[in-house]
Amino acid sequence: MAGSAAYVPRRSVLYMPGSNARALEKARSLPVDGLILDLEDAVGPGDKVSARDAACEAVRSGAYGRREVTIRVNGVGTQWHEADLAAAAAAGPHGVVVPKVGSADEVRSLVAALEAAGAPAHTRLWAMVETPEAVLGVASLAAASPRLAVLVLGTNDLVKELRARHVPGRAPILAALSAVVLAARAAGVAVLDGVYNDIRDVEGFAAECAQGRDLGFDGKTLIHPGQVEMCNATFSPSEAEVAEAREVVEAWAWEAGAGRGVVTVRGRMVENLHVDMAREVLATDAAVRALAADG
Ligand SMILES: CC(C)(COP(=O)(O)OP(=O)(O)OC[C@H]1O[C@@H](n2cnc3c(N)ncnc32)[C@H](O)[C@@H]1OP(=O)(O)O)[C@@H](O)C(=O)NCCC(=O)NCCSC(=O)C[C@H](O)C(=O)O
Ligand SMILES: [Mg+2]
Repeated sequence: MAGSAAYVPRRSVLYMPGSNARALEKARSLPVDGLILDLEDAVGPGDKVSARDAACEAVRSGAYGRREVTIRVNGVGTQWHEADLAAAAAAGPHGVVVPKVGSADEVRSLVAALEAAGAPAHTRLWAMVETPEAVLGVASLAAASPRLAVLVLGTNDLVKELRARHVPGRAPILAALSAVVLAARAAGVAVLDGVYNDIRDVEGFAAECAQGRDLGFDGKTLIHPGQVEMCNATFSPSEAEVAEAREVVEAWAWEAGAGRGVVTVRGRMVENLHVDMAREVLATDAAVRALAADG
């Protein structure tokens, strides 16, 4: 949901292999808020260079309307990283997503590399948090550069590195998820939840979307078009939330006129901060409706 700054919708951010021409084409009409054109794990070694060219061409096409378009490069230290980063910077997407970012120093050197490659100002760094080292240092990592815009959880890599398991409810990684949300909020950057791997398990996916929303994530990363609708709905204010927010704002206006600093609405205490939250729900709802009209 929105923060206090202008609302940038990132409810649903869909990965697709940069090597999959059909997916790149299809994404032009999907109601997602963002796209990650992947050059890393979803692309085999033999396709790395052609996927890089296709992803950069897709960014340059300008064919994705209101959606934020990003490129996920191969990680620091791989044979493809430097050429990926230079090509992505030149194409000028909204974000360059870097996997397995480990520390604040690494954030600063990635930003320096983007700047050296001439990336336009709108091209921000999106850092993936998916290693124990990154989670342990996430507060300083998140605050390392004003060019860092988004933290993205990589829950597959994190589970692997922890030697944990994927279980319903995600107990093994809950502490890490919360640490990353805390760091993002403290630094004023956005934060996206990881992917749900079973594209047929609608119930499990719905539960994980709701959990991510309740933990404070701005949205969730996705792997399949069939996950978009549920994700958008979960990370948008519901009708009941909007109705309640209206009631709070109206009651406050009425009671504050009578000079009160605290009131009750349906038996619940309402103070200034609750009114701020209610106004934010209404602003997000208006923004989401405008997006729906935009396609
Ligand atoms: C998971 C998939 C391989 C499934 O592919 P497929 O079996 O082909 O799906 P469907 O037949 O159901 O596809 C139906 C139509 O939808 C299009 N499609 C499918 N996926 C996408 C997509 N991601 N974006 C856009 N369009 C998509 C198909 O082309 C079909 O279209 P049509 O021909 O018109 O019917 C596949 O979904 C897939 O490749 N998903 C993305 C995988 C990916 O990018 N993985 C990397 C990121 S996940 C990760 O690693 C996160 C992190 O690092 C971590 O550690 O957790
Ligand atoms: Mg990963």
